[in-house]
Amino acid sequence: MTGSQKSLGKGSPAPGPVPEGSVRLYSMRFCPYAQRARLVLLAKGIKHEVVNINLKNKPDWFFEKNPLGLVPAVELSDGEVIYESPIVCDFLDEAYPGKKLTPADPIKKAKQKIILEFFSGVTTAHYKLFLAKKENQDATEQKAELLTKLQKLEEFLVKNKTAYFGGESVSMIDYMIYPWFERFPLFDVINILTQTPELKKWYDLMLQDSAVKETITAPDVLLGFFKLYAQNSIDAADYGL
Ligand SMILES: N[C@@H](CCC(=O)N[C@@H](CS)C(=O)NCC(=O)O)C(=O)O
Repeated sequence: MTGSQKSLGKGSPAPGPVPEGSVRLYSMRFCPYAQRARLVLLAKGIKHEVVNINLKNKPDWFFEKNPLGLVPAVELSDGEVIYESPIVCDFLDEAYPGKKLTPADPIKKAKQKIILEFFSGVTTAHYKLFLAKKENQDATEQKAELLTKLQKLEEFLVKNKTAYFGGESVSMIDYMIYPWFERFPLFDVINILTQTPELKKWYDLMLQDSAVKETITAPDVLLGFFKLYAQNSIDAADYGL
């Protein structure tokens, strides 16, 4: 996605009801959790609109949609709101027709959940690296921790002997973890993938996926966002926050 996008902040009026037959995603352009939901909406071909929320200056009404005040959240035409990215993505897969992204087989489904559970450690390690870089600290330790986690993640692929985490084609788990890989180049971490060749092959395959292609943000745009975020001086108009 390129170009500036409007985002609603404090004082912005709440959008009206969601049109029948459509879904509204409350999002933020650079949020990896929201990207999970965008990937699933696109992969399944669900008709939707995206409303970006200014997370530094949230409108009061947003807490009525999601009391946690987090994106992503999806609102339906009957006013129901679902939030927390794994729950949003499972809901969309179950409630809407189109390609099923989650395996029906309970064992395969459980295995995807195991990988997702493990992956929360990768997101934590990534966040620690983000904070170290934000504070301009030496991040060698944080990078090493992330590499260890990525090597463990790669073992799932090696053990399964499959190209994707859920088998020979893209499925829910791949979409759940992909957004963080898009963010690794910010911290030179993409080079780490040379040490995890199977993970690198998976990442290169993901870059060919049509939903991924539609949601991808260029590294220089992400870097611009990161720098402004680090300085706490984000330009809401440019960065859709
Ligand atoms: N557990 C949540 C995490 C979502 C999350 O942390 N979103 C961030 C943006 S990337 C957010 O909304 N931050 C606003 C805030 O912390 O106030 C999920 O999986 O959906």
